[in-house]
Amino acid sequence: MNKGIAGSAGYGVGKVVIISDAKPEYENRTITDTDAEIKRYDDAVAAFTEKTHAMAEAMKESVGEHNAEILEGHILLLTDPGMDEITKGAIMSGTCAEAAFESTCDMFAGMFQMADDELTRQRATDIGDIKVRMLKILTGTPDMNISEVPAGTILVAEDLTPSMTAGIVKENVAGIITAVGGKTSHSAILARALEIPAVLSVDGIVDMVSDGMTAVVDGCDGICILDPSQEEVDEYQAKREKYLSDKALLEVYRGKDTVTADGAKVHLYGNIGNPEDAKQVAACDGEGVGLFRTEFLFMGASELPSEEEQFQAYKAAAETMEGREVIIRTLDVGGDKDIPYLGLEKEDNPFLGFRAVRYCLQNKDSYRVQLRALLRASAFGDIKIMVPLVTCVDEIRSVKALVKELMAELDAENIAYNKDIQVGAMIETPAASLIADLLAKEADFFSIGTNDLTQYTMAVDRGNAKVAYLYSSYNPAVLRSMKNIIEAANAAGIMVGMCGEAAADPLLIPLLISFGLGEFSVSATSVLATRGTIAKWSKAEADELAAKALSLATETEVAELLKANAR
Ligand SMILES: C=C(OP(=O)(O)O)C(=O)O
Repeated sequence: MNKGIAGSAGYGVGKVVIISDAKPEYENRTITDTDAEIKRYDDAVAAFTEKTHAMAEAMKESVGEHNAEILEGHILLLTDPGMDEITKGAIMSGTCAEAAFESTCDMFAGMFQMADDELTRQRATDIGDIKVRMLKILTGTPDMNISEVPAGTILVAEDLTPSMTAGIVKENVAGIITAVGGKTSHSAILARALEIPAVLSVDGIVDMVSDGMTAVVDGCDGICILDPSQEEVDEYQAKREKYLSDKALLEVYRGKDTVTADGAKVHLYGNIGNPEDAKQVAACDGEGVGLFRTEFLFMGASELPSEEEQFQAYKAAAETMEGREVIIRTLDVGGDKDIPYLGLEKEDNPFLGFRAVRYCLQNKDSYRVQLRALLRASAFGDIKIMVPLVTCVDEIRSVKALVKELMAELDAENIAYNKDIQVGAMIETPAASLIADLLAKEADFFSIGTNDLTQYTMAVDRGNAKVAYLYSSYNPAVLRSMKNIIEAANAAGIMVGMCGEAAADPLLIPLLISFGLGEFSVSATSVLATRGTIAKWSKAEADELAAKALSLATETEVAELLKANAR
């Protein structure tokens, strides 16, 4: 069994076909007729552009317009004035088009590779793809055709480039395994769009397999099994069938409103960690973003992201959601989330220490940068600002005052933003829960962070296995806390959502309906399943179950009751 990154969910069993898109050989000649060589290069760029447009057009149907844009992006990269100028400069000094272009690509790829964020590093893979395709055009080498692989193929490659993916006939490909690539790599995005199970970053995979070998791809757990036993094949075939039939059943909920069995509408959003994830939320039919964990932007960098970098990221998420709500949480640093360049001191009790809004309000210069970026991005969609780890009214007042100050600043600079932008509180501490009625007068909305609410309510470190038996949102204390928060928000007439894991728990959903939760924010892949569970409960049925659950004294009793009533 080999472990990699779960790039695209699902299970596949099939026969390996190794894909290697090698760079064509060419002779590095010295050029005397440089004008003719430049024309040859320009003709190759034109041919590349035409071919790529055609591939993107063909891909639109299989992977959707958004994802097909990845290939269109290759044209932009190739025709970038910098790239063009450097290549032509080398040709003018007598280097042949192939060598000139290859060295330009290597230089750009090297630069992108050094970036701290995965999105920019991804460009190095894109440049590699462009390089091989352009060299093939320049040398007259035919394109590799993976559209002809037989049904039941497991594609194995060092990396699956966007142009290779364009040729995939999805009915024939049972799975994909690559040696490189992460969750947000283009190969992962395209595999998900094609709904082909994929495991990425399996070190040395190409050398471990041979054509025709049987392989299992488990894209849910990020595992692949080479030369599996008959038992393993049967096990994974069964998993595959169950996965596909469950998925097919959920498809009836796609494009539908999220409503309870008696027709009450709630919002169903997705959680994201970067702007790219928003595309997955949209593709999975999420109705908005209920939690953008911005700390990932900070964690993936080597210094504080600038206002412009943050603005671009927030704007991209807002634009992807096309006017639907995008709730962006300000930096939730500390606790288990370390950002080395911030130089936070080691604390004995980091979860109870200098973190989240506490840190931000004492580091106003960097908080101002984030809030300004959020305000500017609010001109491009329905962005809402969410403040993490609120424990007292002062904190939400201070953030609102800061936002007001920044609005005046932007007014003076004539920069557009949403003047009615909402500032909400993440409710994840017992203190916030106990004063939910007071906070509801100050915050424009609530979102319950049950991951932390459970940890703080039960005084149990969410990462400590020894006390994990206490870490459950079925505990009567946590249930009462959730009910209190939701009721306080509803009494004050503000929206109340939930963005912790509990929002997607099918056993808990009836209780949340009964308490009056207005918005569920879950991982993109849980959207349809959550909509399906919500549709199975009427308010009256949910109330009956909630009354029973709230009368119970222990977590075990609650868990048993909820399991016995699962739908
Ligand atoms: C969603 C939450 O935040 P985190 O990013 O800490 O999981 C939560 O605490 O429920």
